[in-house]
Amino acid sequence: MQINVIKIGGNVIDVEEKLQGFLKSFAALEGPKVLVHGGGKIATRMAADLGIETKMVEGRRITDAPMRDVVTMVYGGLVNKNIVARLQSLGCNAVGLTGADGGAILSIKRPVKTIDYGYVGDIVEVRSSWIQKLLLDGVNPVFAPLTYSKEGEILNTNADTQASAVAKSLAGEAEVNLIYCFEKRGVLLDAENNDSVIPVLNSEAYAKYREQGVIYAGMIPKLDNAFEAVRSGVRKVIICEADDILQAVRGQAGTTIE
Ligand SMILES: Nc1ncnc2c1ncn2[C@@H]1O[C@H](COP(=O)(O)OP(=O)(O)O)[C@@H](O)[C@H]1O
Ligand SMILES: CC(=O)N[C@@H](CCC(=O)OP(=O)(O)O)C(=O)O
Repeated sequence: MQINVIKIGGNVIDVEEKLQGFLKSFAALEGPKVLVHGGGKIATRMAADLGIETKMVEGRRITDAPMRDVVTMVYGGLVNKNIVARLQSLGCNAVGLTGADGGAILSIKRPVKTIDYGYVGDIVEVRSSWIQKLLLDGVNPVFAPLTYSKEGEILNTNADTQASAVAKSLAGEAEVNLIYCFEKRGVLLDAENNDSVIPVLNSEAYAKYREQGVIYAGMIPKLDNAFEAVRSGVRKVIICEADDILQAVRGQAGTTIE
């Protein structure tokens, strides 16, 4: 079995036409597929509307109890159900889940070292056998970036990390492609120039570009997750623009991670 695990980021979800373009191309992708979505931008806005300030440390949200309630509502409710309804109307049989549903993704609350991240989960185990069963039934799981702990907490988990964990867990049994979709055409030599896509990126070049400041901010944790997936047996890892999935799986768009 070949499985595509796709991650879509908050900058695309936030823009109506971009989201629709992405969902059309996701729906058109043949074969079993899993979607993991983010939505950080929307959570930040909703929190601000409620008078709750957002604090990020190294790209991770400090999730105290009020923020946990916001992300649960925004990721598990608003964003997830909106995506599922649209996929259904595009003829794609999607089921919206958090990592707590079906015990799909177990995590532990991140231990407090110098920083207390609050209700943030580090993934311990993915119940890939259940995800595979859904896929065999023709159902496409759509995961919100939320996981659960043995203690019964709902925990906020970075969507890039969750997509990588899901892809790695399925890689034991199937040929898995992991595709990170965002608003740019791939990893770029100049982040402001969409015509500067780096077609193939290996870890040596990554280290060099990072040092030179060519790759920075949110692209660093994304690429760390991407290389980790490659090392763990995921067959192909690609970073591409949201509506380029079909070309990207054929190697005709985006950046392939080696
Ligand atoms: N070399 C690069 N090529 C493309 N984007 C880059 C690069 N370096 C940094 N970035 C930044 O990384 C961002 C993507 O990371 P992030 O915002 O976390 O994505 P998402 O929310 O979609 O997961 C881009 O919007 C861009 O600003
Ligand atoms: C722990 C943590 O930081 N979780 C992320 C989950 C959402 C996410 O990853 O969304 P994007 O992909 O749109 O950035 C957050 O709350 O921002």
